[in-house]
Amino acid sequence: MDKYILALDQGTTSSRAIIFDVNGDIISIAQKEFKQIYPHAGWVEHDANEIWSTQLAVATEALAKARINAVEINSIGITNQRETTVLWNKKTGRPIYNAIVWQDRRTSAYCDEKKALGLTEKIQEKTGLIIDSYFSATKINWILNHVDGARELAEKDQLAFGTIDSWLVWNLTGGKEHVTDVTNASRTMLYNIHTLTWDDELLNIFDIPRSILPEVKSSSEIYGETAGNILAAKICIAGIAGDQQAALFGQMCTSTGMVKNTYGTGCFMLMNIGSIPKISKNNLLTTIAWKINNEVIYALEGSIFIGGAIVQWLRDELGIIHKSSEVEELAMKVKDTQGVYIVPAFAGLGAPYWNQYARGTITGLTRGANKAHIARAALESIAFQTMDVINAMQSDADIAISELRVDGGATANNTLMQFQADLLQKKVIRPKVTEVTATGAAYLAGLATGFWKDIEQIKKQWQVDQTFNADTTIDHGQHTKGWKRAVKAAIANTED
Ligand SMILES: Nc1ncnc2c1ncn2[C@@H]1O[C@H](COP(=O)(O)OP(=O)(O)O)[C@@H](O)[C@H]1O
Ligand SMILES: O=P(O)(O)OC[C@H](O)CO
Repeated sequence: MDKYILALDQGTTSSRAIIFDVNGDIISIAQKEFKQIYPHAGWVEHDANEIWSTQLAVATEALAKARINAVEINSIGITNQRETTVLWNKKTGRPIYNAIVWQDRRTSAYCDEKKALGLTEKIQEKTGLIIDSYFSATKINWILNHVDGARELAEKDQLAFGTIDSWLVWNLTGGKEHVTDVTNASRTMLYNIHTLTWDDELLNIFDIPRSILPEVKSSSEIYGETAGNILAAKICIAGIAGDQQAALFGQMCTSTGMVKNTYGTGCFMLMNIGSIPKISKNNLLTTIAWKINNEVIYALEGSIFIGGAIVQWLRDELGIIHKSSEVEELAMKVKDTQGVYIVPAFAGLGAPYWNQYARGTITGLTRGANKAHIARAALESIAFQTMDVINAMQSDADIAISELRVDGGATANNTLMQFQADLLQKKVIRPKVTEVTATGAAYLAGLATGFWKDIEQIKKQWQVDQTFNADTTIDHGQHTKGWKRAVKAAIANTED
């Protein structure tokens, strides 16, 4: 009897496994952090073997915690940190280099060369993306050019590239399947989001052989089954989506114009724009939201590289809090930031600025500024970055967004959520189940196998926890001007 769905949520800092029942309720969760590797300033790597071993360990642990036998699992849904790039030897199954993480900036200069060649428009037109080291293409190129023997392996058809979903499917199926889904493919800068094919011209531009690429499938279908020795039962893998797209689906933003923002390490705002891939005029990305039953839905996306991570920075580098949750109490000790602004451009700035070289900046310090002002400014920086993205999104979509569905670790912070609502003058809505990324992956798998009948059935499972209504008497106009000046300063830091 298959009563449950197992969602594998492979994130930037941890691997998680969550088991859901047919009501969309969580039965058990297991989570393991893994090593972040920083070989040089601006470089970020993961050990792909550790990604796999932690993911397998948490899947096993989640089953054990719930006292569920693997045969009771209907199917597996996979969701993953996107863009992160793994190249592995198909014969041995071993990665030829660490995974290069989405945050890694080592290919910034190479991206500048491509921009200087005037390729920006062409690439945006085909892929919906802005040339940036964030995406997989330049990371693949770097590995091919820097790892001895990589190109020879590719010539012998022994090399595979994958985003993390591909890497997990490869391992789960015992090396049988080399696949990805459209949402992950759309983050590589090699995939044409109109024709839904790998694009030869882009492969040529980034000097990447076609032979290493995975086969691209929809987000909800049976891709293969787990090898017998993996989870003690053969379970079909039936859903794949990048984590932000999975969250859009888990938030049930299934109608055009609906928007969600995930406040995790970074913040990622996505708007469902329906079946026509509109290209942004305001430096947002156009990306594939999902493909189900041959219907492709697109999204506009604003990617903010540092969101909740600024709170980790307060904790780990400044030491002014001991736990992330303490930031709220500290920030509430003061009624405003006294003119202090933090622009957390630790990894450059993403949308809508796209400056690879901007760096973190604090402005407006006075003799009276203390750690509470810094904590408050850190939280506000998350909301201000979100404001910049939502303004760009409204302008692109030509609609006024009335509400924002939110999820992710930092949404536990009521002070931040209320400030966000006041700043945007919009409703901010937090659902009961905030694990919407894993929920989205579970839904995609369960829809493919008939565990759930259709989207209408699962829509009923989404429930509100709290709505933060905007205080309409607050005017943050002056405050916003201060933020804009601080962003200018963060960007000016990079100019000669
Ligand atoms: N109370 C809080 N206020 C603000 N940020 C928080 C709070 N609790 C956790 N966070 C932040 O949320 C992030 C973790 O959220 P999560 O959704 O698990 O992220 P990810 O999936 O990117 O690893 C961390 O960056 C952490 O600093
Ligand atoms: O792992 P997360 O949740 O921080 O998400 C990372 C994004 O997928 C990067 O594009």
